[in-house]
Amino acid sequence: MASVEEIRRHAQRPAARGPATILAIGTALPDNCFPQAEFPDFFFRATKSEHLTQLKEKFKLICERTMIKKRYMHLNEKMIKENPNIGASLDARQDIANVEVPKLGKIAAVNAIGEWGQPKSRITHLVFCTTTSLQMPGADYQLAKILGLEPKVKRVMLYLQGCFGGGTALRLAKDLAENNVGARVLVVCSEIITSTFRKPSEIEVENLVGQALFGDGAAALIVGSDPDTLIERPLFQLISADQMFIPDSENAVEGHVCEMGLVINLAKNVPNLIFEYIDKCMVEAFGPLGITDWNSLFFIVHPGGRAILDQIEAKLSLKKEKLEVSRHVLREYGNIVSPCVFFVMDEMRKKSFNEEKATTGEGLEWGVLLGFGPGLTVETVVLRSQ
Ligand SMILES: CC(=O)CC(=O)SCCNC(=O)CCNC(=O)[C@H](O)C(C)(C)COP(=O)(O)OP(=O)(O)OC[C@H]1O[C@@H](n2cnc3c(N)ncnc32)[C@H](O)[C@@H]1OP(=O)(O)O
Repeated sequence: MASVEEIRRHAQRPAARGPATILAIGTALPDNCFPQAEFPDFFFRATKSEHLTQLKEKFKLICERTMIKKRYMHLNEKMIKENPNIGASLDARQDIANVEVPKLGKIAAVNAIGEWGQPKSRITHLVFCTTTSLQMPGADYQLAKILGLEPKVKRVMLYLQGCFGGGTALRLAKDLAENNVGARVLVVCSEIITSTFRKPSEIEVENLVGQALFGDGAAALIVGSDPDTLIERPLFQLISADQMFIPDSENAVEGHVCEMGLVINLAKNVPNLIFEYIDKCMVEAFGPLGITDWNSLFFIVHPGGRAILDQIEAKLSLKKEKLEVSRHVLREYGNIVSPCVFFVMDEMRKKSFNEEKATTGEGLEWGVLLGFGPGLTVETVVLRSQ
């Protein structure tokens, strides 16, 4: 009989040599696009709330202040007309999300695998993250099936992480890639925010902020260590990944799955809480590298809302251009929850390429990915651009 050590040696891969590296990025959006300027009319008309004129004026103001230009959503007016109860039925909205979340994730995954250029049979692990589809087997299984991944692909499903989920998925992919030689991890974050859609109400004004911010989208990455540079193109190395929660802030971003859907409460002080703690996260992440000049870094920041980006910029004394890519993603897509940071990453490497910068991170070597969400939780990933 083989010894335990021999079985372990056979069953468990040894650690890789180099740091985990992002080897490809793919994104996907639903076809249906809402210009933000037209969204208040759509929202109040579709929910038969036109009589709430003052509330609509407030919603218009919030929409304007977001600085969002447009958002993509699977839900459209025709679907609401055909199913007028949609904003009140969790069943109807979960039925949509459970199908559309893996479907949109698949498009992003196909785009990432296409860029990577390797057969999908080389994918050893799948990390799937969603806040908006809840089912068993989960969206990880659905995706593995529709994408045609190997049945033995090792899956991890991350549910209900909210907007920091992209950072969490990346942290997990880093550990998987670095501890299993030859591993290629497919990370997919996909959100169809239909379950948060519900009627405006004068006694629940904070709901309006979410209705003005959130959009649908999916992103996928291939992560692996020790890339073969003859056939793989490294984009960003993952040097370290940390998570922390801001003490006593669990009421700031809350989500509850209940009969009226996924109800997300956003407190007014979210931007201020992030303002108070962001430098602590940065000092902890970059202390070991001896980096203290934040303007020497590139920034891939979750654009949770315009005020959050304003507060980070102020607290870290960043030059205007540092958060421009995050602001661009907020303007073009809104807050698309877990994949949002990867839209920023994708935009950054494309912009760097188009502007003929020396690296994928605006010509700089070091950068940071920051994700925020319920907890308040902050994910801080130190990146080295290639
Ligand atoms: C889901 C996840 O897991 C992770 C996430 O990303 S969660 C999303 C995190 N994002 C946020 O929390 C939003 C951050 N906030 C913002 O970006 C901005 O405050 C905003 C765009 C919403 C508004 O911009 P602003 O410059 O603050 O405009 P301001 O004029 O002060 O506010 C407009 C109105 O909205 C109200 N408002 C703003 N935030 C509010 C909130 N969280 N709840 C209720 N009302 C709010 C204000 O009180 C104001 O109404 P009154 O004039 O009646 O007082």
